[in-house]
Amino acid sequence: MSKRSARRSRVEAAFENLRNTIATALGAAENAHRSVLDECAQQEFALRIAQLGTAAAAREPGELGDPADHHLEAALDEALAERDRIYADWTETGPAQLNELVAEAGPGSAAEPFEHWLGRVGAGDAAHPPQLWRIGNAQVPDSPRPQPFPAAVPALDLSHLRITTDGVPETAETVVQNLLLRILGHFQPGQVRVHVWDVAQLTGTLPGLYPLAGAGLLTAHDPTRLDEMLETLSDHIRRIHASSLLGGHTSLRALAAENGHRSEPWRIAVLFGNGEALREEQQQQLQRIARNGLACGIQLICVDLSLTVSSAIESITLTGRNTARTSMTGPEAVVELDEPPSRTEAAKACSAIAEAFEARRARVRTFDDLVPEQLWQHRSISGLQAPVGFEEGEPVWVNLGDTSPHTLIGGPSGSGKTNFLYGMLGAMTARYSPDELELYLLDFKEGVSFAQFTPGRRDPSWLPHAQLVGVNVNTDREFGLALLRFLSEEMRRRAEHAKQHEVTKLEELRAEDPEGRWPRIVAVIDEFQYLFAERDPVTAEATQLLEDVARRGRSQGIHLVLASQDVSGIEAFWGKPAIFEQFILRIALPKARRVLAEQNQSALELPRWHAVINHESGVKHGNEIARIPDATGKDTFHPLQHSLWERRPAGSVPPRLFDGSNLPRLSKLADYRELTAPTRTPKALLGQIIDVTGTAATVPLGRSPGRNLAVIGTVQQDTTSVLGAAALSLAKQYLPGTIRFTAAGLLDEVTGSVDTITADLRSAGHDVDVVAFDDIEATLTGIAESIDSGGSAVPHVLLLYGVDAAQATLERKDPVTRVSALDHLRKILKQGPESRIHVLGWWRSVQRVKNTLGMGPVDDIGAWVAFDVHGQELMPFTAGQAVNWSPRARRGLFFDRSAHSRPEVLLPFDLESERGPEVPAPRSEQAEIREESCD
Ligand SMILES: Nc1ncnc2c1ncn2[C@@H]1O[C@H](COP(=O)(O)OP(=O)(O)OP(=O)(O)O)[C@@H](O)[C@H]1O
Repeated sequence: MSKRSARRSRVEAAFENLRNTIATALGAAENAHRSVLDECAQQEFALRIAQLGTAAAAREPGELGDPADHHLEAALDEALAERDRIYADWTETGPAQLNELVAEAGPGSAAEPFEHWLGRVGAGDAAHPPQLWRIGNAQVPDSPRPQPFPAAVPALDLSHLRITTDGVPETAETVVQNLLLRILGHFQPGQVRVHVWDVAQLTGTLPGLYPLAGAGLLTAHDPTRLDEMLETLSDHIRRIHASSLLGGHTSLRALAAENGHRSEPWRIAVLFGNGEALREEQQQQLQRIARNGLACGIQLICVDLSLTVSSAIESITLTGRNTARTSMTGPEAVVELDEPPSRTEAAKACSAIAEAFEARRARVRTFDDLVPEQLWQHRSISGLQAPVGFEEGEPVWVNLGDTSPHTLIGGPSGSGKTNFLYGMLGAMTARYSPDELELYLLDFKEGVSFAQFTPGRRDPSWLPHAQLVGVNVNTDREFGLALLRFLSEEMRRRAEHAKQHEVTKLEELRAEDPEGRWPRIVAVIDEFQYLFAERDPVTAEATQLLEDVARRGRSQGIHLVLASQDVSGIEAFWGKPAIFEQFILRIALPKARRVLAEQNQSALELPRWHAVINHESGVKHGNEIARIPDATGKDTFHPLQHSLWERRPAGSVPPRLFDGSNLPRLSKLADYRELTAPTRTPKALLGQIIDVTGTAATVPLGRSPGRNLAVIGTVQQDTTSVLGAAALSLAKQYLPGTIRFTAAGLLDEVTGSVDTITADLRSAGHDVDVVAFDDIEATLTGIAESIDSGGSAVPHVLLLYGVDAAQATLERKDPVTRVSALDHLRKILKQGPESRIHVLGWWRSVQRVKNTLGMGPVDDIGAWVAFDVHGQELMPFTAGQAVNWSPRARRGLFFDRSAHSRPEVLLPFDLESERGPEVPAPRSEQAEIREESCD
């Protein structure tokens, strides 16, 4: 082949190659192009399927294109596979879970079929209401395997409801009626009130519910008077905010969950509109109610009425005669609404509710109705709430807490104050355990009112919450003072603890110190005006303390309950409006004066056994009228006390009883029981001072000047009691042989007392020299001389009964030495204590003590107890300090120069009964008598 032809064939081959390569590339491009077109067509269908919805596309593929188009087929297959994957979890577990959830959140009538409960009156717990209420069965028709599940909506204070009809208002009525029947049937009649307004109809809306109207449970509002209904609802909101929610709770629901009861009924307002807008101001008021109503238990159900609020709202959109979509289930789920019960059945059920409500309202409520079924279920963290009476069969509650810390109760004698207190205390002690509530109870009038809360001879039970019971304290105003002092001190202690936890209030302290025991304290003072009866230092201090406790008690959980037949006469009180203002809760019994605000005359018109309960400082709009059950009749309070007593915590001790009409027993006194021998610091117990713990009045008898005691007064029973108690208590602190007693009866009439004490001391193993009148000079001379020779080897106590009776004898001077026994006595008084010799003597008047002391200093008598002696007479013995004291029967005034800044009142011991037969319980005699008369 020529060179030329060879080149040509190479060129041709190259071209051939090029052609082949181009053809291959073009083929590949065409293939790629075709595949992109296919992909594109499928994606196009996928988009349209997504727009139409997978289920709709599967049902009607023709809507999207040629059903035979394989692109459409592929897109549909992919969409269905994707849907199956997405629904897999739901299909597997969703409906079952929802069934469970609705059964749990919607117990009883909230979700069960009507036939299970309709016609029965509900008793559901209003403090823990259902969260969901069933409306029908839903399913998602477009899901791979549609399964029914319950559709339910929240109601009451959880959410409002908006219903939009599809031009079939009857279905809306059915939905609303079913829902209301479920709610009304769940709770005690009266717990839910319904308001209905229908723009189009005067009557006829919700006909099945009409039987409720007669009982006042349903109010049908005139179509032209929407304003009235909105105003009524707004009033409720205002009132609830100003009362129940003042304590810091954000909603009635939260308050009820904490208190365990609901004091306000729910109010459901159903508004049937016609799709048109309301007037601007009506719309705004409706929005306001929607915003604030739920917290106050007011729910709106708006049908074809626009409502836009930020608070919780669910919606139901009706889509046909019996179907709907709801915001709860989402737009994919179709709800088949529950078939309503027949109109007759609905009306019958509502009649039953109305009748039960009327019966509840009319029934006579008793003390037992104040007591909850389960005892001690409440916590007092934010306050104390208890029913005290009934209005139309429904309980009326009192609230002691931050907003109304203290109570003032007024009513003339016999109007039922004590009975009211019993009812209130019963309702509280039944709800709160002794770890949540402590009681301090004081009655200034004569009688035994609170004594039954302490153990008695025939009945050993006591009220486990009671720490202190004071009865017959009318003459012992100091006991009221002692209580206030105690409360003030307790307040300080609580504030101190709170500070350590860097908080200020008891409520916060309890949160910070959950293990601590911080009960609320209720201090009741019946006939408290006695405490302020005189213009004296007691009133002055009581006023000051009361002001302190009234002002600061609120944050430390200390609540005062003051009752009086006449508050108007309490000058100290009215002069200090700051005190009075703290008593926000006012309770007025029939004909009470000045307890409520001046213009509020409601107490004057009250029938017997009723009370005005007012949590707003007595202003009229705060009035609640309650009938008060009998709490003091036979077998009312006592069975409750017994149950509470049986549940008392381990280690619970009976309350201390202070009974002004009985004297204390030395042997019962803790301070006496605790004395042991030997002791380094002997002290003589003289009587009992007036305080909340029942402390002994004691005089330490150490080796220092002035450690002698003068008992001054003419009443032998009292003075010998003091000397006797002193001797017995000293005897208990020494082993036999380590103390000496010398007892001299210088008056004929004391022989018996001297003999008794001598016998008691001797039977305890002690040495006692009994000195007769004629031997007193020699005895005193001997003792005085012993001082010069080093004093007594063991403590030596001289019990001198009626020193002044021997004045003339004692003054007689020895013809040789010119020294009298009186000089010796003075020497013993002056120098004896350092040598362990102490004089415990009785003089019949202040002057006679002075006669004994002569020109010597009164300091040699370091301690004294005076009976039937006026205060001003005692001034020389208090370093010139004025003593405000008028003698009272069976009360003395006690002063120990080394310990006191001013004298204090002393109750002598009842030593005589001490030697009588043993009586086990402290309850007062009168309580026993009353108990017996009740039997
Ligand atoms: N709600 C009531 N229902 C039935 N009886 C009552 C009621 N309240 C009080 N009583 C009875 O009336 C009488 C007087 O009641 P109470 O002692 O409580 O009145 P008071 O105002 O405390 O009177 P006083 O100041 O004279 O003690 C008692 O016999 C009591 O049982």
